[in-house]
Amino acid sequence: MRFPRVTALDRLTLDIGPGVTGLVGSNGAGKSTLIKILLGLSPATEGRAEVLGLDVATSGAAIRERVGYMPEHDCLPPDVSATEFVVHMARMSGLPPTAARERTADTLRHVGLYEERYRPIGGYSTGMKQRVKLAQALVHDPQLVLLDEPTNGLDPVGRDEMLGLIRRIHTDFGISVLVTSHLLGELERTCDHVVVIDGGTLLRSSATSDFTQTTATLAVEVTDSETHPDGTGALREVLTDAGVTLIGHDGIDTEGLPGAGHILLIEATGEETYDVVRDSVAGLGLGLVRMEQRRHQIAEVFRTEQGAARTAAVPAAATTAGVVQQKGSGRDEH
Ligand SMILES: Nc1ncnc2c1ncn2[C@@H]1O[C@H](COP(=O)(O)OP(=O)(O)OP(=O)(O)O)[C@@H](O)[C@H]1O
Repeated sequence: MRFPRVTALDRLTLDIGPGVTGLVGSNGAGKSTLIKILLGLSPATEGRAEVLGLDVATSGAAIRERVGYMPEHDCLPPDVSATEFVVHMARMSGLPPTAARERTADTLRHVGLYEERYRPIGGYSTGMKQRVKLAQALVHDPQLVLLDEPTNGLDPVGRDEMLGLIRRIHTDFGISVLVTSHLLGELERTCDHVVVIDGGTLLRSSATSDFTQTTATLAVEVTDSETHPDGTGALREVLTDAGVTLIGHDGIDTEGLPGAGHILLIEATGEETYDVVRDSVAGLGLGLVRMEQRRHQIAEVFRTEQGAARTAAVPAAATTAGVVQQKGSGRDEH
């Protein structure tokens, strides 16, 4: 997709299956542009795309009948109530009057709007407005919803509630979801699959579990005994002899783990690592307090993969917050 001064999407090839998929990228990465192409609202300069088996270039209206869309920006009329607005949107989607009213009541209840739904939208909080936007995307019972930055402007509690609602769209109703965010971290609990784009190109598309499971680390904590007053030290020696890789031998990165210092971090290469740890602890006659798998957060994995060069180019605050790097921020934004 080329605009006069910028190529918003550049040879992006990907396939998105059913379930909940996160589309992650910094501001200007091309997320909204992709959604508008998929809705058949904005024709791509080159290339092709299909949604639910329908060609976006020729079947835009048919796609929009089957798909719900929650736009990023505030687009709600301030002087009507949520009920009036969502009924109107249901009617626009072709539902008869009675069905539109029933579906509206159900959907608004589902997104957590109750008595407030009779008040004008202009007086709503950001969280309530986001819920109305979500409700209008769901009211006609679509097969798929495209949600553009649904957590924008929400505080942490509102964000968690919205993410919970999004997850339930799929688990309760079987509706597939494509949800965009510039925060990689917030999608890992919500999405089955994550697609990362940057500057209009595809960086990665994989199952959320692939992001988090490939680099498992085991945290092991043992007791001391009379024979081994430093149980941790004794275990470290035995494990090293057994060929197990210990992470950060001296300056161990045990940040955030309770009892740090008495915990060994071990690289788990497979099932056998667990057996070696168990047998070593038993062999030394120590008590095993814990052996737990630390799943890496996807932001962490992603940062490692992207390497130092790109990380160095962004302010530290942006990376520690799990924000995908702001590579595109130097370009003109609309
Ligand atoms: N109608 C347009 N005319 C010109 N340039 C555009 C237009 N729409 C988008 N762009 C440009 O295309 C690029 C991608 O924009 P897009 O809105 O898709 O990004 P995004 O990932 O959704 O980011 P954001 O979350 O900030 O909206 C940006 O550089 C943007 O300035």
